[in-house]
Amino acid sequence: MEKQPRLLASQLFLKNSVFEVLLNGVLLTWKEIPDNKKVVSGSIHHPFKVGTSHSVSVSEILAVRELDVDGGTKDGRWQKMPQKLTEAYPYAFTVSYVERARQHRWRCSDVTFHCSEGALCQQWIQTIREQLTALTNRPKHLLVYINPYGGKQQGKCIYEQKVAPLFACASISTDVIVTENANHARDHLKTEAELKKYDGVVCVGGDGMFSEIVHGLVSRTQRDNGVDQNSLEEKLVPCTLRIGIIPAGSTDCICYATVGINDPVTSALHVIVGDSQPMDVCSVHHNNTFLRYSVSLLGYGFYGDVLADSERKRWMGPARYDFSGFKTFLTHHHYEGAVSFLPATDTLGTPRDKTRCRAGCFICQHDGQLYSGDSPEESKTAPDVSDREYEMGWGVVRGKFLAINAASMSCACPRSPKGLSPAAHLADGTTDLILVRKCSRFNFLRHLLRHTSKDDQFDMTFVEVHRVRRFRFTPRHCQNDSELDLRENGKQLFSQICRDHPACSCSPAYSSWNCDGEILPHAAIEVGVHCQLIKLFARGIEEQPLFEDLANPPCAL
Ligand SMILES: Nc1ncnc2c1ncn2[C@@H]1O[C@H](COP(=O)(O)OP(=O)(O)OP(=O)(O)O)[C@@H](O)[C@H]1O
Ligand SMILES: CCCCCCCCCCCCC/C=C/[C@@H](O)[C@H](CO)NC(=O)CCCCC
Ligand SMILES: [Ca+2]
Repeated sequence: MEKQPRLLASQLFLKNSVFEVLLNGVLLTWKEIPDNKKVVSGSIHHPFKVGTSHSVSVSEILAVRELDVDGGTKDGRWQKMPQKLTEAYPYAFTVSYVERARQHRWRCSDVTFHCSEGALCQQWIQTIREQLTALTNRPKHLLVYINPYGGKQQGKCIYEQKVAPLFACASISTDVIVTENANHARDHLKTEAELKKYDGVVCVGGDGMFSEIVHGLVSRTQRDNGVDQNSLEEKLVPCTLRIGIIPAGSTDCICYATVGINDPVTSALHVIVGDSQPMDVCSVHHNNTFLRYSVSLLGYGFYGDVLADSERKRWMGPARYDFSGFKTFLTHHHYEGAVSFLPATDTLGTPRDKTRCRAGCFICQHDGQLYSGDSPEESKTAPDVSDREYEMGWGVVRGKFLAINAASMSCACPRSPKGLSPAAHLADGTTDLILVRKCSRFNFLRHLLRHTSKDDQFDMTFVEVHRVRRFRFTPRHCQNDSELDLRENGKQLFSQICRDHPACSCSPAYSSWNCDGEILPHAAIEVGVHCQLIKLFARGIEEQPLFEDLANPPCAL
């Protein structure tokens, strides 16, 4: 039989007042009580007033600890107590819990309750601990990888100063590895790490570091289960360990789009409370050979060129993207090819509806599948591809493109708080394929600027967007296996093509694919989405209280 949580109710002392404190297995509530109702002895007199009530969900309590009579906690933390209070209430305990601050930030708050009897104090501590132990989704032992060179090179310092003390407070033990080179974390996870020992893997770094963890964990899981990653037809086995991201990178788009902010303390608290957010993963293939996984952006043309240029400027830190972004915008290269895609006709949402993927997302809870229950009528319509060329349900678009982007999630980040595809879902088994055809520099600038305002970046004649389960890209001059050799002889090819094709305005024949911030070696790729292949220590972006939205209207450009 399931054990009922113990109910506890006492009058305890807090900040010069007596409070009715209640613990019921779900909530810890404390409410100031009027003088005439007080039954505790030795209360300090104060004017009659009824204070407001405070509630904390037990699932958001981080820890409880005993406070020493002489003013320190038993774990060595020092707290100042007025002498009068220590005499009348020599026993006390402190509860640390999650408090929500502005713009999706979470903070750790403490409340200290004082008791006149030691037995009562112990009963409170023990009961809260029992209820925390009953929360089986919380991690106890974590494997942590720190990239000391990500972002502004603050990873180690961020972990030691902001995260490790919180993990210790929540009694989470850790094995910490500071990476010594690129792919250290990926290879350790793939081959060596004793995964059975852990309840999750945490990375301290940016999107590139997260990508290493995804590659390590997904590859290891497929190998352990005898699944061939090369075949797009294979159903990949989901990873059981959850991944936590402590943001310390340049873009931090995975963290931003799953938590709502790139803040290390907020992310650490989501790990501690044991949140779980499933996420789609795309696998990228060339000639039936697996190349890489992607969880955020697969971008050819503009974002590929930005990345290729920015990689040579790593020394600039996060500012390299602004520099290379500006430079790439000025070069205004376009690329010719064919994009074939399998539209996700049976899904609930569309890339241009007003729904947003938020904590507890209805669409992701149903794996993006159509659901017989009530749902908004507008979101039931399939993408408008009826005028496209069809072959076994596949659509084909040929032409000259400034950018071909596939966003498996919104890709919201500090540069673009609504992201590349604002209505994309974290866990619906689809990716939003955005095709930006060749247009004037001015129009492309308008399109880019709309990523930073409320205006719809898809509402432009040269942009189309499709929600898809699979897609392929074939560059115009692609020669299959010899493509790579041709790319290596880039200069020769470039002049050859310009001679063969004078209308090309001297754009190079090929761009590169930006795969979550890594450059892919092939231009011709095939991509499939694997629904909910991984899980993060996150819950999706929580809806903001209305007053906060009104106080901070989004900036309009
Ligand atoms: N010890 C190391 N030395 C050099 N490179 C490393 C090391 N550890 C990890 N890396 C690599 O550094 C690259 C960038 O790291 P990370 O993602 O943390 O930061 P970033 O690139 O600044 O941020 P973002 O990916 O958000 O733009 C990753 O691709 C990772 O493989
Ligand atoms: C002229 C003003 C124009 C303003 C336009 C802003 C548009 C911003 C959209 C941002 C999309 C970010 C997508 C995230 C991609 C990540 O997987 C990847 C790895 O971190 N980051 C980049 O490639 C870094 C890519 C950085 C691009 C600028
Ligand atoms: Ca998705």
